[in-house]
Amino acid sequence: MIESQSVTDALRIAAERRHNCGFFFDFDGTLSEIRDDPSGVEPVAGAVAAVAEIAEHIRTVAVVSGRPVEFLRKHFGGLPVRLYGLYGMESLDERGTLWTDPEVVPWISAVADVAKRAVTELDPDILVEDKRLSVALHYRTAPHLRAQVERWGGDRAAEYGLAPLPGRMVLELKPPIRRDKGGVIRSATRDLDCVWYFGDDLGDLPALTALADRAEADPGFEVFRVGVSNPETGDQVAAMTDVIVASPRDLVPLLRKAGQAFTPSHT
Ligand SMILES: O=P(O)(O)OC[C@H]1O[C@H](O[C@H]2O[C@H](CO)[C@@H](O)[C@H](O)[C@H]2O)[C@H](O)[C@@H](O)[C@@H]1O
Repeated sequence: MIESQSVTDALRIAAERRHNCGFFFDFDGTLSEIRDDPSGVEPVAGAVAAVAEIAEHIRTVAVVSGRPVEFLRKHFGGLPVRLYGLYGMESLDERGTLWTDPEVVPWISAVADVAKRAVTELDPDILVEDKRLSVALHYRTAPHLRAQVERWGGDRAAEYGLAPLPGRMVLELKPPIRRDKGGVIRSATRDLDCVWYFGDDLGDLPALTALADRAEADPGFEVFRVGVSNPETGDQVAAMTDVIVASPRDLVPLLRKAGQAFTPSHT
């Protein structure tokens, strides 16, 4: 458990402002350990319970992920937690209303085509994750194939008009619409005056940037950013966070502490 004055101070402020505070979580590499096979990934032990406890006491809790909402719902469905999937191309609010950005619909057939071609044209060691509104080309188990993924992905992006999005040992191809975690954070935090963000990956940078911009423009806005350490994203994420935890497992004690700090007997 990280013990630092900045965490203690930020928790105290969040507890004071809990009725106007939001906690936003990335999923892979933050609430779950990185695994070779994305389909078998589960949140780390204790993470969902800790998130649920926090959600009982503060205004907004959300998971903001590159995963589809359908995947996130398996773990967080039924909790008062908003789910933003596919970098904000779809979302599920606390009442269970599913929204898909209508701008992505015309791109579904292009994504399906690219996903099908990826399976036949790329080396079989590259794992193709078809997420319907985007496709992820994973080279985690075959890092030497990164150049092939980047070349093929770049060519298909140009051919179909899709946008390439690099991540941890993965290249995603998605519709070229203006949706990313930064846009999610800008709109979901508009009415909040206290926000915590937890992330580990390149896809989290727009969210961290949006929060830095808001903090600069609004001195009354309290932001606290927690990074999860990894050897793959260099120092870009670390440079934009206030504290770093060593792994998703090490995040759980901090989340439990937050849950305790928010319970009324504590505040
Ligand atoms: O925004 P996130 O919740 O972090 O999702 C980003 C991508 O995460 C997944 O890929 C990553 O995790 C996999 C499972 O541990 C790992 O095998 C892969 O190398 C990582 O890049 C997911 O599969 C993608 O669809 C998400 O976009």
